[in-house]
Amino acid sequence: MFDYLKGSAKIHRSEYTFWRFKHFHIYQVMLPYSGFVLSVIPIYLLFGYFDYQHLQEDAWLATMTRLFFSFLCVALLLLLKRYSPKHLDLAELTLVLCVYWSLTYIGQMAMHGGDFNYQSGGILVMAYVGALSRLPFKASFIALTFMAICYVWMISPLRLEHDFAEEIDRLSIMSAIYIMCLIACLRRESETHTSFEQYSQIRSQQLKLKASQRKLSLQAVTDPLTELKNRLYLTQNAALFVQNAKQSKQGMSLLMIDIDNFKSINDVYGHQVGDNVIYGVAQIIRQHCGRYTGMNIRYGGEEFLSVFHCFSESELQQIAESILTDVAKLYWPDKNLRVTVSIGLATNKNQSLNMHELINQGDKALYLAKQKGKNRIEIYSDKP
Ligand SMILES: Nc1nc2c(ncn2[C@@H]2O[C@H](COP(=O)(O)OP(=O)(O)OP(=O)(O)O)[C@@H](O)[C@H]2O)c(=O)[nH]1
Repeated sequence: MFDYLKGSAKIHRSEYTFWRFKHFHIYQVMLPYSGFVLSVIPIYLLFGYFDYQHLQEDAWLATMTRLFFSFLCVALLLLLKRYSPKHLDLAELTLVLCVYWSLTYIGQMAMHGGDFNYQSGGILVMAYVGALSRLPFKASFIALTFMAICYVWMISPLRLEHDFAEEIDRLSIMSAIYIMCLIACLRRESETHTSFEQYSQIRSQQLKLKASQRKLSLQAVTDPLTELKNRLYLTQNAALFVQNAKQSKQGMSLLMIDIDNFKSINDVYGHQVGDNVIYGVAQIIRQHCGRYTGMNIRYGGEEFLSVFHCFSESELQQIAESILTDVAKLYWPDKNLRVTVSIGLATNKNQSLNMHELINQGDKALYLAKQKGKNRIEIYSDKP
């Protein structure tokens, strides 16, 4: 069963690579050069000058044929380039087939008029497919084989009748050109595959680099113990936070939370237990404030800060009380240890404070809570 799954994963991967290659071929190889394809058309039209020398009174029919196919191919190419670039190879293939068929038709007209020397430029179309076009190999093969069949079907019998030996010579040259063009197309296809592989490697390295950059910049602003944001995050985002508060006319408010008597927890139970306490308190802060703000900061060793946009003093007090209650429920039975926190609360009612001043006010309120006996909430007031 696992082999079957592995097999199906392989098929999916190869299908995926196929479509990625096709996408690369269209957007990186064909589309940037699609303008060059149009350059074939003026050359095709200019060759109409020779029609008048070789066809005399039938030349108007050749001109009409050239004009008709030019219009058709340019319209198709421009339309597909704009609305469906993934079909550009189809447009170029159609152009090559139409141009070659019309040239064969014109050459045939000349021969019916007794002129067997008029090449009408068909061989140039073969050279174009072999040397200049960026069609995938399959399309190039179809184009070149179509040209070979057209020649053998429409031109060769008339020339064989006229001059057998010369036409055999010509056929051998045509066959050599056909094979050389096919080899050139095959080489082009393999070069495209090589550039696709290089492109894919660079792309995947770019993606990996971006992902590790994202991870590193997240790590730089995250406290590893509590997974809350750190002071660097606060410094980097304070200005934007204040600006948003001003723009939305919501004001700002803040809770400053400090674990009580933390030094003695460290001294009595050791730093590992101290770390567990910090982690436990941080999770309660995240639980109560995380859904309202992304600004939950480990501000110092056992000091935390949560900054909000949209709370009134009484709403914020409710949140602070629930933090106080939940911290009091924390218990480490093996150490018979319970902890408490003190919370300072400040609100920027008049919307004129900056982050620095608001933190100062929170700090003062926290200091008051500590002075008044800890395990309590104090609200900043500018009255003495
Ligand atoms: N385990 C641990 N301790 C830390 C960490 N960061 C700071 N501390 C300790 O936290 C203690 C803070 O002590 P104080 O600032 O005196 O505060 P306190 O003992 O809580 O006193 P009050 O704030 O007045 O209740 C110091 O002993 C620091 O060494 C940490 O990441 N882990």
